[in-house]
Amino acid sequence: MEPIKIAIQKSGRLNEDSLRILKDCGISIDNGRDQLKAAARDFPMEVLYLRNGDIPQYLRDGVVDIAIIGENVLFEKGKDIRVSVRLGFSKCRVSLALPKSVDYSEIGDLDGKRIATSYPNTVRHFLDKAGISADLHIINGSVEIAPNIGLADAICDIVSSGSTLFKNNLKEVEVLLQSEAVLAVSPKIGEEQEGILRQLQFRIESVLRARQNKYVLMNAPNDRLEEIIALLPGMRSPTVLPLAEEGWSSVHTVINRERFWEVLDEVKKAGAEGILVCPIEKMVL
Ligand SMILES: Nc1ncnc2c1ncn2[C@@H]1O[C@H](COP(=O)(O)OP(=O)(O)OP(=O)(O)O)[C@@H](O)[C@H]1O
Ligand SMILES: O=P(O)(O)OC[C@H]1O[C@H](OP(=O)(O)OP(=O)(O)O)[C@H](O)[C@@H]1O
Ligand SMILES: [Mg+2]
Repeated sequence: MEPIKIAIQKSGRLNEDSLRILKDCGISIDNGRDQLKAAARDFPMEVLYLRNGDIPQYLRDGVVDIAIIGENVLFEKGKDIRVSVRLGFSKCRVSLALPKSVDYSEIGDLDGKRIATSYPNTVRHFLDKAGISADLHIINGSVEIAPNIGLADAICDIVSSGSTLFKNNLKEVEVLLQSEAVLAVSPKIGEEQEGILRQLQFRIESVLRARQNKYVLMNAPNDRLEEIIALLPGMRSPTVLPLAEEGWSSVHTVINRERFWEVLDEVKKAGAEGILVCPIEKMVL
């Protein structure tokens, strides 16, 4: 069987997390510092280490079957390309920003302005929808410096913490899109490779679900058991086992990271004690 070919960013912000998610799926690959291509151990997969910005074209041409890529790049250069799973890392947004000293109240304020960006299609799409025309200057890096050197009136680039904007005296005025890393699929993927993709997707979803949840064990007095169980979510329902000491039970359950601290506070107030929290490696529904 031909292995599935996956593109991973050669170096940069996506590289490490991309290799980590594959590793968590039980797929180990040598890191790509000195090589452009590697075979996975224990899974029918070949990895090509590529520039993020080149990946949409490789997917389109069928040079690779799948890729881990930022959604922002797909929106810019690969709108025809299907996403199979959102991966939950490298979260950022693509935004328009202006010098802090410039007043801004609505999108019309950008009419006729010079905008520096590495995302011309994304900006054009946004401005066209608003019926605005602007003069785009396409630059590949250090976009945030453009207004300070007189190259542009505004910029459009990736924002995450906002510290790059802050350092350059810029303010974010419009969010064009939210982005995270995704698993994207070539329109030319073959049938056998679709089968491998389904296996991979199943593993990725189990890993992502596990990352999203914690396994929690606690001791509960039997006379408050009902109240404690009512507070707890679980995959089906919590597990209750008797302790060696009379009148007490051990309660086990799975709690979503987002609700985790809130639930712990509530069960503690209801009399639970000796609470243990463990990471989950894989979670299959
Ligand atoms: N500050 C950030 N915080 C979170 N995610 C980010 C940030 N900057 C970029 N990203 C995401 O990571 C992806 C890769 O960014 P990175 O800067 O490593 O690559 P690049 O220089 O754009 O691409 P290439 O691999 O083509 O050189 C971006 O497309 C975006 O999805
Ligand atoms: O809001 P922040 O947390 O400051 O992140 C945003 C910055 O991060 C990215 O640059 P990166 O560091 O990847 O450098 P690059 O321009 O060389 O890609 C992006 O292009 C912004 O400049
Ligand atoms: Mg970057």
